[in-house]
Formats: sequence, C-alpha cells, structure tokens
Amino acid sequence: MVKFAASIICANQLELKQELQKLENAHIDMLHCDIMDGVFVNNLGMGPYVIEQIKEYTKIPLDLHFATVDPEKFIKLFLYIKPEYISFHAETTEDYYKIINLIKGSGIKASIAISPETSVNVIKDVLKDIDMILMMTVNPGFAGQVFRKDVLGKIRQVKEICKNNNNNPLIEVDGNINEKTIPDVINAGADVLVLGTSSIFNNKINDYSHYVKK
Ligand SMILES: O=C(CO)[C@H](O)[C@H](O)COP(=O)(O)O
Repeated sequence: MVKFAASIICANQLELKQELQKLENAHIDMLHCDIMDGVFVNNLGMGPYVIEQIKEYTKIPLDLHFATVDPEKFIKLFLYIKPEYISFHAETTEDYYKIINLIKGSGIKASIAISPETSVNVIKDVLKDIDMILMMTVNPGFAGQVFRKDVLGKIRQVKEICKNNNNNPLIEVDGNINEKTIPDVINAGADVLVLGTSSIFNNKINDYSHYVKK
C-alpha cells in the first residue's frame, strides 16, 4: 500500500503542534524533514533541536532528508534522534557504503537520494543494500517547483533493477506531488509520496486526511 509522508518544513512553523496533531489525525505515515546546508542546495533547512522536539511530541516516524555536502558530518549531528529513515544524496559522496554503514550501524534505515539530473546507473549497485531510494521529482532545495516528468522513467528503471535483486527498497518521491501527479508516480512504482505545498500544505484545506487516502 502507498505511504504518505508530510514535508514538515512546508507546514506552518508557528503552529507546529497543531500541524502535528492534524497529521496524526490524518494517519500520515511519516514526517519528511529536510536538512539543507546552503551549499549542496541554496537554502537552509531544519536543525536537530526542532527535530528532536518533534520526535518527543509525536509518534509519527521521522524520515530525514540530508540535502547537504559532507553527509557524514551532518548525519552524525542527528543520529541521536533515532529517526526511522535517513536519506543522503548520491551526488555528495563517492563512498556510499561508508554512509550506509554509518546509518545502519545506528539502527536506522538507510536511503539514498538522487536529484532529477542524476542517472540511476550511479546507484544501481547499492539498491540491493538500502531500505529506500528517494527520487527527487524537483531539484532539491525549494518547495513550489515544476514536476519533472522525466523522473517517471527513472522510477520504472529502479523497479526493473530491483526485480533481479533480493531486495525491494521503497521508492519515495518528493517534489510537486499532488492530485495531478500522484496517479503517474504510483503507476511508475512509487511507494512513499512526500506531500508539500502543492498538496497538503496549500493553505486551502484544514482536514489533512483529504490527501492521505488509504
Ligand atoms: O524537498 C522539498 C523541496 O526540496 C519539499 O519537501 C517538497 O518539494 C515540497 O513540496 P512541493 O513541491 O509540493 O512544494
């Protein structure tokens, strides 16, 4: 069954408790937290203190997305929070296994993220050893961008490669995921849909279960 993750950086930051309550009421599956360093992407994201408080407040599993250079350094700052998943970008290291082992060694599920321009070929050999792949359907860094249709073919490619492996990592998609794009990403094989400003946090709805259809 498809899972839904709320991109919490897109929620009303002054009303985080109420937002988390509404997401719990909607039975959201995960909270997607963007950590950005102003280097890998031209924006800043969430820090460990707020994510730690979110973890204390809610039982919704956390899914941390590191859009940073030097993933080892940044991930180490957040390991103590014990999220469910950690994603790092394939574009930011040559030693994938060093980072995967760091994450898994802390009892956390490991995920590798790729930006829309990055070929699936660069991560095909690690698909057998990860729990999830985050396929960005916009360039990481900013909400409100145009959906990259060309990523659909890459999702199919990942599915095909995984058929021959004894491992089926979840495929998570992030970027302009909404009523228009959801049918296409599901048809292509996506398992986890990140909802941001183009859906759940569009300021037009109050009941978040509207988007979290089971
Ligand atoms: O990671 C992100 C951008 O890097 C956001 O999570 C996401 O893209 C926001 O969703 P939307 O595209 O619907 O505004």
